[in-house]
Amino acid sequence: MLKFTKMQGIGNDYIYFDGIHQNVPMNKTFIQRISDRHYGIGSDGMIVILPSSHCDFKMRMFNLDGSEAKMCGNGIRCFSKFVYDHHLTDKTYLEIETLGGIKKVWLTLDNQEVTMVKVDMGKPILETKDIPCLFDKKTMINEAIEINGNIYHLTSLSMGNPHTVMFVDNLDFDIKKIGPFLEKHDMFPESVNTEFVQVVDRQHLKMRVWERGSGETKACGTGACACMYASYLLGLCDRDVFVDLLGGRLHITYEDGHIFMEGEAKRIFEGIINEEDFYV
Ligand SMILES: N[C@H](CCC[C@H](N)C(=O)O)C(=O)O
Repeated sequence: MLKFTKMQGIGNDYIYFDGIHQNVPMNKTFIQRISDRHYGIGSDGMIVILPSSHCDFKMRMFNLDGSEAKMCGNGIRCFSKFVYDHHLTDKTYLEIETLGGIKKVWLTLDNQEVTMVKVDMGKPILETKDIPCLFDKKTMINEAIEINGNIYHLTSLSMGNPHTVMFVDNLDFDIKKIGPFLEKHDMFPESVNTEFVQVVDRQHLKMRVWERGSGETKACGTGACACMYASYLLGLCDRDVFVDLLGGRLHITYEDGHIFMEGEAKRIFEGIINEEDFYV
């Protein structure tokens, strides 16, 4: 039997397992089945809490298609709430090991309950070779790219995971017509998360996201950071903005070369599953 907690960060929902005290399967079959919204628990994917040799904890994150990502912004906020709520720590400052590097996290408590979490998301990575993005220039900043007969202006960067950002006048369109194409495009050898951002004013962005391995989600923390930095690079916003996503709002700031993200983290329900039920 496996205990789990379903949690969400502004609607970006994952299934969280304590992988310190139980042996959590991390294979595609299991992840796809438990993430399925009809045949499983239902989520955007799975996140596992693990011990770390040099940090407080280690986070591993998997999209609903079973692919593993190096970093997850909404996920690390809920991860941090999980470890506090489950008494795996009593610290309100944590360092979390991720495949995208060590992330510093600050918890805000209200009546001993974690409500908000701030994360140092690190430095945005612009070099195309490091995103990775196959492109004939060192960076891809507002470059005109032809896709399926249409020209899109893309700004690509990594926040530990790959993102490409497109500016739009309004967000009311079918992103399924563009997201999957970019997700599979040869230009992104490790695929890509695609964000569509509308600049409301210099302190306010609105966005939608087509996530690598999960499709459109209600929110993407690393994606919100990518949108903020792309907008800042193009002189379209200040260093301190609010980003509104389908599932809620994030506070994103750019200080000393690092991007900081602050937002809520919420538990939805706890449960126990019989692992065997998800292999049939
Ligand atoms: N939803 C996550 C991002 C998941 C990224 C994942 N789709 C990938 O990079 O493969 C977030 O809040 O940052």
